[in-house]
Amino acid sequence: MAVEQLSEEERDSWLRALPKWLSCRDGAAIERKFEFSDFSEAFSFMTRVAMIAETRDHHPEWFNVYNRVEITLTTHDAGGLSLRDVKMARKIDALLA
Ligand SMILES: C[C@H](O)[C@H](O)[C@H]1CNC2=NC(N)=NC(=O)C2=N1
Repeated sequence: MAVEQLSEEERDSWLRALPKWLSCRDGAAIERKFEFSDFSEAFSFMTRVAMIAETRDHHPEWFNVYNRVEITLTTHDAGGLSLRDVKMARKIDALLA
């Protein structure tokens, strides 16, 4: 599916509204690190993220060790950051609000 990459200006302006997400991979992705009280909390969060990912057909790159989860969002079909990543980041943030 063709998805538009965000321009630098669009990216900067969207990221201002997502202060917990950091730009990485030369602007092609965003990442956020999470820490939970234990593995059960971390994995429960990951399960909820996985359900959102399936619903949206947009999947995170992630890493988990015990109570830590690191999520990187990028749009493979666009070869960089797209609005799909921004929307996904918002959904993930809302899980913890
Ligand atoms: C065929 C399927 O719709 C695509 O491969 C979807 C699946 N999940 C995806 N996830 C992410 N992060 N980027 C994509 O481009 C993407 N594409």
